[in-house]
Amino acid sequence: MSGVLLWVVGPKGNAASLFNLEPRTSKKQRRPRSYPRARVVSVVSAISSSVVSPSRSSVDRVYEVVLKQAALVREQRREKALDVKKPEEAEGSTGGDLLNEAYERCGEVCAEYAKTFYLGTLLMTPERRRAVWAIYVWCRRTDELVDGPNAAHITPKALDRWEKRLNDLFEGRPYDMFDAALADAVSKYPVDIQPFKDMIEGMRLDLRKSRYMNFDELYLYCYYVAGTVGLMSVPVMGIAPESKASTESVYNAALALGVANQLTNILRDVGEDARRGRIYLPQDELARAGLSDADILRGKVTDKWRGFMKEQIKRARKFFDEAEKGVVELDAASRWPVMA
Ligand SMILES: CC(C)=CCC/C(C)=C/CC/C(C)=C/CC/C(C)=C/[C@@H]1[C@@H](COP(=O)(O)OP(=O)(O)O)[C@]1(C)CC/C=C(\C)CC/C=C(\C)CCC=C(C)C
Ligand SMILES: [Mn+2]
Repeated sequence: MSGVLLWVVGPKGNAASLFNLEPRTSKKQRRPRSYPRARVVSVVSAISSSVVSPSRSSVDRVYEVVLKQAALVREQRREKALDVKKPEEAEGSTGGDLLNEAYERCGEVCAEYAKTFYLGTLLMTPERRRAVWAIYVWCRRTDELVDGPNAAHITPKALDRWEKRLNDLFEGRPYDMFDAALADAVSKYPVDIQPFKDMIEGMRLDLRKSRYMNFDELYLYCYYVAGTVGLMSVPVMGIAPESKASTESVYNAALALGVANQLTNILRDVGEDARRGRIYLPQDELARAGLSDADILRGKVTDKWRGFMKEQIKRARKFFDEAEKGVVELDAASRWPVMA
């Protein structure tokens, strides 16, 4: 039975049983003159210049989404449509107790699976916090499709069904209470569906690809599975009303935070991933360093390996530096949670 069906089970039970998780062992479009594409290319190129810059194609694809997100926020600001309801108001209009319970359950899942993120969310305003919890849960469930105990049963078709379900919840037709929390959150904040779809695309990549030829390919993967989280989060975090930064630059910083996290994640999990048949490290960079897949599987820490890893860490740090510049542009109430 497809693993996807597991997530349509009843709303009761603890987070672990609902998710059926075991404890973890471990384009192109016209661009507005105000924000020339060259700037994005230069940001990403500068970040990655220490090794290999992502080709224009990956940068273009990701930049298109950044522009879309930024345009959506500008539109909402112009129309003064960003009328974020307080939780009490939300209760009255959307069936109160059940919705509150749904959000609480999202918080429990976040607390259980991501202690550091959870602590960060505790520093947020209550309404933002619960929206981030709902986003967290959707991301975690999406990742569990390809990494969880039922991963062996997950096919591209199952991911297509998960995407159909995503479309439904964005149109106000949630399948379960976690979806209901997210449906409510995306109705209150100007969150676009594209980054969610792109995350599913990243999971499709994980099903069919286990090697990355160069950093361009890896960058696109990192965008799909983690940069997208930054783009989902900014509309909830909010940009400071006094900020003089362009909306696009804030989205770029958020994207960088996701990419930085994912690169770090990849460096941390090299051994575990390799044992599962996945090597995310760029093959051309490994070869230039005189390293092979066999060296990774052997797990021996050599000077060659140390030298290689130092360069990888340097690149991840540059993405973190890029992200840090954007944090000060966020709404004051969201800066500490992100820094934390
Ligand atoms: C301007 C500016 C800097 C704004 C900040 C915007 C912001 C809050 C960005 C958050 C970026 C971020 C923390 C991304 C998380 C990336 C991540 C951990 C991706 C993981 C991918 C798959 O990797 P893998 O399978 O190798 O990993 P595991 O071993 O399984 O862990 C993911 C697992 C995809 C799913 C992502 C999540 C479950 C995390 C989602 C997190 C949030 C919604 C919380 C963000 C909130 C705070 C407070 C940072
Ligand atoms: Mn995972």
